[in-house]
Amino acid sequence: MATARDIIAPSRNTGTVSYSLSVSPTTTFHSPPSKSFMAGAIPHRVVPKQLKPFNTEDIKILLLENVNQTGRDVLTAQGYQVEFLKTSLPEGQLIEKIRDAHVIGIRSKTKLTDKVLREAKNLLVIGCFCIGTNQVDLDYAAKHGIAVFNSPFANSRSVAELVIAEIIALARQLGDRSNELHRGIWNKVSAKCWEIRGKTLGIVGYGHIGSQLSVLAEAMGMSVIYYDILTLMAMGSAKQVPNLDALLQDADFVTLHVPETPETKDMISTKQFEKMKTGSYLINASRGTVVDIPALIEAMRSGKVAGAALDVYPNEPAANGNYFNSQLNQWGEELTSLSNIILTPHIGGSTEEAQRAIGVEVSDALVRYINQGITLGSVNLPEVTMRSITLDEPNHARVIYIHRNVPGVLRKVNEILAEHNVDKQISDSKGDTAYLMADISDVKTDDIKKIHDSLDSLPSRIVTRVLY
Ligand SMILES: NC(=O)c1ccc[n+]([C@@H]2O[C@H](COP(=O)([O-])OP(=O)(O)OC[C@H]3O[C@@H](n4cnc5c(N)ncnc54)[C@H](O)[C@@H]3O)[C@@H](O)[C@H]2O)c1
Ligand SMILES: O=C(O)CC[C@@H](O)C(=O)O
Repeated sequence: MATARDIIAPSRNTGTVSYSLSVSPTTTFHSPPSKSFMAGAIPHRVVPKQLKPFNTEDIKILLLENVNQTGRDVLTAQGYQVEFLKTSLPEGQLIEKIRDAHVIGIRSKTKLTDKVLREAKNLLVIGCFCIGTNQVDLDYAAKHGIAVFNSPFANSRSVAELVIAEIIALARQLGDRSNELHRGIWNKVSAKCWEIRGKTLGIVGYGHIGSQLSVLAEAMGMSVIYYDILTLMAMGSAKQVPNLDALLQDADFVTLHVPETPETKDMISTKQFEKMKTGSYLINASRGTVVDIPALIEAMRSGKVAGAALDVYPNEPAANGNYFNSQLNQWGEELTSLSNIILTPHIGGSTEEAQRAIGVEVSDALVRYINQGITLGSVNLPEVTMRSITLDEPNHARVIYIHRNVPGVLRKVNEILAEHNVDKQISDSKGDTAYLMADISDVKTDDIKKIHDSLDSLPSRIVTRVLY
């Protein structure tokens, strides 16, 4: 028989399922990453109660792409079932595996398209253990009540440092000299090798990475100009330029730090190479679609571009191995045959520091969402938080109602909640999707089920969860 500590949890396709809450394998509350978050959300010395939507061992998590051990530790400490794979999965296998999962954790390679997500009937939340979220159909996810979290800046410094290394390496043709010596060839040259002091760095996209890079580049004596669609405060003595052409004509080094969007596709192509200074350099550690690679090959062959560093490609392999060839990208062999081009396998954010920090940050966000419904930091749902239900508030329940953003829903929800004491309630919307959270006191098991079923039967419903 159900007890007052039972949980009513949603099943996306079958409606209500009841789970008995066993003693949690851990009583530890995972602290959110920053103190300021804790200070805002939890009053001093009040112990938050750990809400659970399921028996913790019922939560199935699929982690792909070698998510860092720190992240796995946070999730397994909660008692969730965690399946861990080192690689991404091809679409067919992904669809098979995602059917069971309540949570999926990925990095940049796993494509969560609408076709894949349509099969993910139990999926509550997606964790992107990286910055980019272009690999996920965010709109489909939001419309189906699937929250998406990422780590917006934990690897920014790592990318900025890699780019600094590449600027010097290109200016000094380090890759070529090193490759030659590996083949036994001594080739001591200074022609067309430069200091970077006094040169101009043009940063396209002055966000987390671009602005970090700006500071590092100035510290090494470079002048920095940047172009961004937003007007942004300059770091140090950097100067914003009004458009991309202005940047291209003045920069000795052009480095790209924009997201993958329809506007940034082939942002650097033949016309842009023509505008660049003869003998300048291009660096792309953003996304592979931003540079038209055949146009780059042409610009390098003609001598317009003296060197390039690419960390990202339109098609990237799902796993490590001998895959970077013309079958993957048709220009593969032409690219690898060029001089003074540094090709790296999407390692901009691949440092121990970044991956450890990302592991903790994203896993903490997943735990907060699963256990408490908090959407702070979500990239596709409205950000909603409320102070935690505490241990001295027994028989409280948290109602989460993700619904279509249409008129009249709050009236209906409040009619359902009206018989109860709503301690606190918050609602927000983003596009077509709205998120309501309400804490109710003095509820009994029957009440919880009734509330859940009533909300779940409203036509506006996307997902209903009641956490207790
Ligand atoms: N190589 C790697 O391993 C690696 C690691 C982290 C991030 N990235 C990539 O780098 C990108 C940038 O990361 P970030 O953290 O600095 O992102 P960010 O969101 O902080 O900054 C991106 C900036 O680009 C600007 N922008 C957007 N569209 C633009 C356009 N059409 N023209 C000019 N500016 C435009 C934005 O206004 C913003 O200021 C990410 O989207 C991700 O794809 C790659
Ligand atoms: O670790 C990855 O796979 C992605 C790294 C980077 O492109 C990001 O978006 O953070």
